[in-house]
Amino acid sequence: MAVSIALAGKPNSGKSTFFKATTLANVEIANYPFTTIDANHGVAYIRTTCPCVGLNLKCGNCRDGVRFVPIGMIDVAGLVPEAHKGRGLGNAFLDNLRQAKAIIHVIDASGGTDIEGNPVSVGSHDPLEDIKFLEHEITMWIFGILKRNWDRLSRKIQAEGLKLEETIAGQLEGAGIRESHVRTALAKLKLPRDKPHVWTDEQITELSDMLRAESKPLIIAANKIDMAPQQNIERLVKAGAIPVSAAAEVALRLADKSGAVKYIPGDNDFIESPDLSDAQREALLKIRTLIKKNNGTGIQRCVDETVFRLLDRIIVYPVEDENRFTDKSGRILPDAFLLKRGSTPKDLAFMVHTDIGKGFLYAVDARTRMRLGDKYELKNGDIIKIVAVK
Ligand SMILES: Nc1nc2c(ncn2[C@@H]2O[C@H](COP(=O)(O)OP(=O)(O)OP(=O)(O)O)[C@@H](O)[C@H]2O)c(=O)[nH]1
Repeated sequence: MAVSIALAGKPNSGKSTFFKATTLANVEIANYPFTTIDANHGVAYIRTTCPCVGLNLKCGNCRDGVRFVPIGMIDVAGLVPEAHKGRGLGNAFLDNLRQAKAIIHVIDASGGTDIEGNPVSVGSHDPLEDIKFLEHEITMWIFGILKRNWDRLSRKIQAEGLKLEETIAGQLEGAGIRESHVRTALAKLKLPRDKPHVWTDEQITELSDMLRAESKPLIIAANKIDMAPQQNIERLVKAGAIPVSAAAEVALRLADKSGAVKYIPGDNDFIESPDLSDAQREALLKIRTLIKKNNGTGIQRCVDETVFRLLDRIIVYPVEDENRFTDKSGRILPDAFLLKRGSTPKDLAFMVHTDIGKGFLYAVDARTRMRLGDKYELKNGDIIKIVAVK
């Protein structure tokens, strides 16, 4: 999978429900801490307008012109404060972070669970307290790895002239931190580069925090808005959170699957089937009111914002026949690839296949039939024909 996102948060915040909403996989959902014992891996989808719409084609790979492009979703074990010290299921959680490019932090906006995830009466816990603790846990985890060999490493850097960035990145490789992250973080901090052995714990914590922010960008999903006090939602939105009802999204996706409604994930409305019971209609009315007010359940928005905004990815469609926008067997716009903004046609060629990357000659913009220069920066929605030696 090109990109994987981790769902994190304290127990009972609704991660498993969120996971089910994005993947419709069957995970256990229950109202007590640690329902999720092991990490769940699934496939979720980002939403975009299918390029077949603008071309007046029917590609067969989208739903009414809405295209869904797969990404990996990791539902990680419940996390409690001080998990980095090995309490609770902390280490299992932290291991999973390695695989993720970004994090969706699911918090219980209703305030109906305490800081450790135990159910309490709605509104009695302040969900804003939950925001900081996850960042702190990840920072302290990075700090722990860095500190483990710091004395030896910092002396080596000074005595043997090891490169600072390279050495720190090497130590944190297992956390998914690369040299480019270290370079950016160090540039922002005023640490005495030539004397890493005198850096204080406070300074190393600051560096760890910067590395966390660089390598694991995070958005906050304020879940359970269907039962949250309005003032909680407002305060959380002010703090940058996206209001979400994972339960509403699960209900809509299941109803769509069963044919009770037609619902396209990310929409702020749905079409009811004519033969529903009164009870079903009533339940759906509640959901409709909620998603009208909030412009959707928020689930799709979280996934899309993580990939497009946080990770700055674009979607590009490779084709073999630039006149008909098809692959060899005539399928229209069969594939969608996620790439980092700034990628070139050659990067795309390597993603399609190593051999195509190695044999890359040039690329053609299928819309304009123009040959693209080697340095061309791919744009979101580009349809590209790659010409390579056989
Ligand atoms: N009202 C409401 N309840 C929700 C929503 N999402 C989850 N819940 C409920 O919150 C409880 C916990 O949900 P889970 O998805 O199991 O939470 P979790 O974070 O995965 O919990 P652990 O597995 O213990 O880490 C369950 O009773 C869910 O039904 C929501 O959007 N609205």
